[in-house]
Amino acid sequence: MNIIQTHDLCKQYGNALRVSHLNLNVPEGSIYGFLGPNGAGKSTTLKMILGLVRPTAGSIRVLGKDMDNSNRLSVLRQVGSLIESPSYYGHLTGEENLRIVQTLRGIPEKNIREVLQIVRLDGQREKKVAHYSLGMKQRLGLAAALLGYPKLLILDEPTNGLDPAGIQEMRELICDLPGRFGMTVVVSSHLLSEIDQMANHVAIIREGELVFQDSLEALHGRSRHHLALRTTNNAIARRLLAEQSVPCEEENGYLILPILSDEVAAQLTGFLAGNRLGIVRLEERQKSLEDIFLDLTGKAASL
Ligand SMILES: Nc1ncnc2c1ncn2[C@@H]1O[C@H](COP(=O)(O)OP(=O)(O)OP(=O)(O)O)[C@@H](O)[C@H]1O
Repeated sequence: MNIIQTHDLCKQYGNALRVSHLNLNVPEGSIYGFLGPNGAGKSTTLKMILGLVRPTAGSIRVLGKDMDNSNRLSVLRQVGSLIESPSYYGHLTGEENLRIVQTLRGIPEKNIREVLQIVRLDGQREKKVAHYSLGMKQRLGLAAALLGYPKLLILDEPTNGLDPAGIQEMRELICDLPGRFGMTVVVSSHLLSEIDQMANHVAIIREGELVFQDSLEALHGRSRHHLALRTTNNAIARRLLAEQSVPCEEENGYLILPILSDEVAAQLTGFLAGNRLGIVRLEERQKSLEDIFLDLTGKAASL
């Protein structure tokens, strides 16, 4: 089952379509990485799912229900979120801040201690939040999102601004959630490396459009090895290869072929040479995940 399903979801600001016909499918129990360069439309999309921004067009289903006026509040009761930097009362302790949320939302009191333990803030629960580090504040935000043990957790760039240790800690906490509590987690990032270490499903958006959505494994699959061939006349070589039923695409002056056995590669090069084509280069290559991200989004992976 898909915990989130959007259909042709759009958001227009002024004349610009910032989110364009998005069809997202978030499988139950997954950590779904929502990846895209800055300004691609990630926050806008997550806010639409959470009912904080009204879509221009399209529909959203969350936990099997349409997000319309009659269902929205009951669905959102089962959803936790951390969008932008969380706000706190600095003069209150971490525990007191959580108590406010717990009381307002009618959540059992015992959950406060439990979530403080989950986010490893148990030892600092009596410290004023004004004295928390950025990483601790972010973990307190996660604790607040976890208070009601939601079925779905939506985290918008939860590691933004954290130091490497803070990023690592947040990542470990997120990775544990589906296994420990059966949660589905949607986590956005502009960093491919981060999603690569956390998610098992990935969606990539570019200028509001979905350019990839599948398992992380499938994304890695795109980085498999291939052969790059350059000849004295690629156009003729391509035609000759097609006649031999060898698929290839042209990219930056090279013909890109699937990996071939040594025997087949020798036969093919002999065949091309027999047709008066010079083999200038024949190389084995592998695309990195960064290359794939760049191909898909036109932006470097760490923007
Ligand atoms: N309230 C708004 N009014 C007008 N334009 C907006 C508004 N909110 C967002 N935008 C524009 O929509 C586009 C997408 O913004 P969004 O914040 O969703 O991107 P993002 O992928 O989350 O990027 P970032 O990581 O920088 O937050 C941007 O061009 C942004 O300027």
